[in-house]
Amino acid sequence: MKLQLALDLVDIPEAKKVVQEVEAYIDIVEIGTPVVINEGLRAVKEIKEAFPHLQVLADLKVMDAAGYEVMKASEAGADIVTILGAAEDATIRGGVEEARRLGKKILVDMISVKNLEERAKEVDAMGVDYICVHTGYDLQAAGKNSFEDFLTIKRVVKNAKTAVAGGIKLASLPEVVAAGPDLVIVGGGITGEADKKAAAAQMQQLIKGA
Ligand SMILES: O=C(CO)[C@H](O)[C@H](O)COP(=O)(O)O
Repeated sequence: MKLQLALDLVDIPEAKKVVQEVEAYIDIVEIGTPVVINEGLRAVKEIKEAFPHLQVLADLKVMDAAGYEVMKASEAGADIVTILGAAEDATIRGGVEEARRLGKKILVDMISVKNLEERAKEVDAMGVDYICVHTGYDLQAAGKNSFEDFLTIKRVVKNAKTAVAGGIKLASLPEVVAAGPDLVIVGGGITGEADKKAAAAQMQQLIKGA
């Protein structure tokens, strides 16, 4: 089980500072969608250059032209690129093909997918590396989380690794870990803490002890 730190509300210097604090406890750094919007793929490039030992995920949430966008993120140094599960099959297949060519990985984000079980099976058959359930900020604000959705994909996904994201905090982590994801994605549960290092260390302990 791996821990991914999601960076959403930072600029590049702040991102570097946070990663420096917690790098010993995480496996993957996510350059979040808002960071890419604000800073471009330069954020991916600078973080990969500064922390080459960590995997970097570019959270582009690709919806079309995945071959091209996976190529551009890969050129910037991304190891993993996200594509939306709601995208066309041709888009997901194009992204997977490009990722294979470049030795990169695809994480499919199932945010807003209504027919989760059926779509997860379809996406799983397309050769993606990770399938991730994700409660976005707008539904987190309405009190939702990803736990039930995770149990659904855990049951039906046979090939890809499974991942879970959306509002995971130290208090909710034991329940998440017990459900057995391959990847746990945490943003505010680390970046929103006064002592980020302690939060990441405790999370790593729970994850690696599982
Ligand atoms: O992709 C995202 C938002 O669209 C976030 O990176 C993801 O939800 C993890 O952050 P948090 O733990 O703060 O919810």
